[in-house]
Amino acid sequence: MTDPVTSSARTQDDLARRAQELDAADPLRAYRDHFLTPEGGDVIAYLDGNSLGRPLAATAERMERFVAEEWAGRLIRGWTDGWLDWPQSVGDRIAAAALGAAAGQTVVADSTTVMLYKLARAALDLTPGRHEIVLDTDNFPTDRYVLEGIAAERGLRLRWIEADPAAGVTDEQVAAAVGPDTALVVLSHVAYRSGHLADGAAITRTAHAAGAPVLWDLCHSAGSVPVRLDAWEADFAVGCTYKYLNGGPGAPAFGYIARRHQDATQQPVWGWMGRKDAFEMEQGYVPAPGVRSALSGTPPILAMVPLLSSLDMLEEAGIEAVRAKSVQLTEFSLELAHAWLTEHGVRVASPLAADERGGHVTLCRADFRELTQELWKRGVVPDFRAPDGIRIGLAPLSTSYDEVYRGMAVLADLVRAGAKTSADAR
Ligand SMILES: Cc1ncc(COP(=O)(O)O)c(C=O)c1O
Ligand SMILES: Nc1c(O)cccc1C(=O)C[C@H](N)C(=O)O
Repeated sequence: MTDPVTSSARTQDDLARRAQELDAADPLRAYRDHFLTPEGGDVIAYLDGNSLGRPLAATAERMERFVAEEWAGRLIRGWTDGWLDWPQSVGDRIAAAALGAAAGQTVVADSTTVMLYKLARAALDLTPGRHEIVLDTDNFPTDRYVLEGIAAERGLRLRWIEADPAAGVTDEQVAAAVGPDTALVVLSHVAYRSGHLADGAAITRTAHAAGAPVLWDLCHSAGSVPVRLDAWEADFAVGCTYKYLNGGPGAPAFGYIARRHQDATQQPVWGWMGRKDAFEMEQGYVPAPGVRSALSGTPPILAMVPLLSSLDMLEEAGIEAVRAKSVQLTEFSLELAHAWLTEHGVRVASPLAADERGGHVTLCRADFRELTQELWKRGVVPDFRAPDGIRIGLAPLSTSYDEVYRGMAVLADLVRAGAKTSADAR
């Protein structure tokens, strides 16, 4: 009979070795050194790059240079030197590096929430006389709330797809929900909870067959999973830049309006920066041509500075290489979960098939809320999503396989101790 202690120790050694082998073979490993990690910091495993990406050392330097040279040096002249174009130029770089979108369709501005509101309202211009917005019950709260608000404001109904929180929304579910009264479909490409990766091309086709546009929320895709907005013939998209795009806390959102919809739709927040010839300051709102009319007020220039460095890195690394590592990282975390956790009542709430999974993995057990506090105290930092899920967010450019191993080993220790405590209490 196999001695369980020796056998589990061997598994432990094998898995530690595998982590080291995977790191040694990782073509992106050099990028980890580009990130800023505080000297004497307490984090032994950062597993939340899908909530807030780490900062780059180049960002710290660039911010300092920007303040000293461009802000202090150029002062108001900075706007005409180039800042006024940043929403579009940075948008075009995100589009090319991460979204599969040609130039002239993406801007950076606002928060995701505000951009979602503006583009959802604009999208409704395409389907006058239709009354239903299709969305799913497990979309991120802000998406659900913004659409509730729009429905109330415009006298529309919400048609909810009942999503299984452990899986995502399928093309079949969308096909069953859309029809001649569908005004708009709003879905996340990667589900924030389970990490399920929706079939963007198929769902967009299905909505179009019913005559409805789709607005994709790309928060958990951008910079992790290649998106092909132009190839899908997507209509609208929004996403944030503080996760896999390493823009920093509160970094602005991006918004995409397909070129073919730009003249036919108008977002509702008519500020001067979205007007034609903003500095003419004339009477009456006339939208700027193209995607610029998605802007409202002064662009968040300072908050875009970090994106210049992270886009340099993503452009060099390439989104396909990022995705290849992302798949291996999630596979490895699942391998660890199956080796150490599932026998202790931990449930994997993410798809097992790599092509149905984005960049994070969610593991559930009833005591995971308390256990997350303990993990954070020990320097292992995933996040917790109610009611019982720990999300292991794996940012390919900053995360090593050994980091995943170390973090999940601490989780396994706590899970075993927790399982023992609850068994003792029975
Ligand atoms: C899918 C999704 N949509 C929207 C948001 C957030 O919107 P905001 O950047 O406005 O907070 C998040 C995360 O915060 C998200 O995961
Ligand atoms: N946007 C966040 C924030 O302002 C504070 C804390 C977390 C976040 C997040 O990004 C949450 C994240 N979008 C999620 O998927 O849960």
